[in-house]
Amino acid sequence: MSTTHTITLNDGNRVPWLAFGTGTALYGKNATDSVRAAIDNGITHLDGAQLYNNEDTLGAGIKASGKSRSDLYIVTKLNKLDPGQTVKESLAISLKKLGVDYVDLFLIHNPLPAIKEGKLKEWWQGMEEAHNGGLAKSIGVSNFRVEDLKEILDGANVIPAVNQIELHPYVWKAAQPIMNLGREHGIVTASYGGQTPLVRAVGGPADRVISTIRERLERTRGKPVSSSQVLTKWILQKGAIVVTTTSKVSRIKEAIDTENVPDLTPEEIHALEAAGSLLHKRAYMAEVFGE
Ligand SMILES: NC(=O)C1=CN([C@@H]2O[C@H](COP(=O)(O)OP(=O)(O)OC[C@H]3O[C@@H](n4cnc5c(N)ncnc54)[C@H](OP(=O)(O)O)[C@@H]3O)[C@@H](O)[C@H]2O)C=CC1
Ligand SMILES: O=CCc1c[nH]c2ccccc12
Repeated sequence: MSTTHTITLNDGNRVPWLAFGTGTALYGKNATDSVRAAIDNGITHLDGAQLYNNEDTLGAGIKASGKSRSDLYIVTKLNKLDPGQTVKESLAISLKKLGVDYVDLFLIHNPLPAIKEGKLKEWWQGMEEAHNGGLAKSIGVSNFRVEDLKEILDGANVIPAVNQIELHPYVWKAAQPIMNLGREHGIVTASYGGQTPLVRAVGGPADRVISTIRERLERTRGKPVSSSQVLTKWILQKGAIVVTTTSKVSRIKEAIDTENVPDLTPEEIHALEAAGSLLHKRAYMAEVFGE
């Protein structure tokens, strides 16, 4: 069983809604077996990054899967530039490690390294050059705040296609300004850290709401629905890409199966967001968001 639903970007390219991440649990580790298992079990979208220090083993997992390049959606992210290095040169090194001649999506991982050098606009121009040169089918950003996005939109020839940010009920309120600005420009949100209420903030105010929604969905579906699927479905109903990861094949299957879970009602969505707004908990990138 593979994912079927796709999300269309502002450049017309289509993205499988569910990505398998190679940061966090696989950060700095050999990702080959995990990536191979993800692909074997129906994942076609792989989320990598230069920072994760495992693009080579991500590439090995892709190769081991035997899938043709056009059946996969591969993402990597720019970490930093060496003195005098261009974005295109940096991406070329990633492509070599990944064993591919283009990525589907290339993101600036974090605005801070460029801001520290006063070069955010310049980095975005470099991203545009990589895109125009055919090294990346789509380009975007990650962990961009309102001020960062506004800065690159001013003078951009290519509007970012994606902003990858942390998204779950405990950052929902804080994410509104950047998601609203993104929506005005057709920028799709990609979410990471979506399971935070279940794994990093257990006992929080959303627990009871998640549990009530899970029970209702399970009754409606007549088949098991997990709390994890409730959170994933909520993200999906927000129109966002879901980037997750797991060491367990059962959770890969469960994540893919979220496509078959009935929709949350508007009242359930409101209840989840209202409960989420009672606690602010960010799991990643405090250095950017300062909360
Ligand atoms: N752009 C950025 O700055 C960032 C990007 N990312 C990307 O997103 C990916 C996913 O991020 P991550 O925060 O890990 O995603 P999630 O919030 O989806 O968490 C996934 C983790 O939660 C565990 N888990 C999932 N469901 C449950 C459950 N029901 N009970 C207990 N544990 C559970 C999994 O462990 P198990 O193995 O046991 O299933 C896994 O380690 C990263 O690998 C990376 O690619 C992440 C952070 C920052
Ligand atoms: O892309 C994710 C970057 C990140 C931020 N914090 C951590 C912690 C562990 C692995 C990756 C990351």
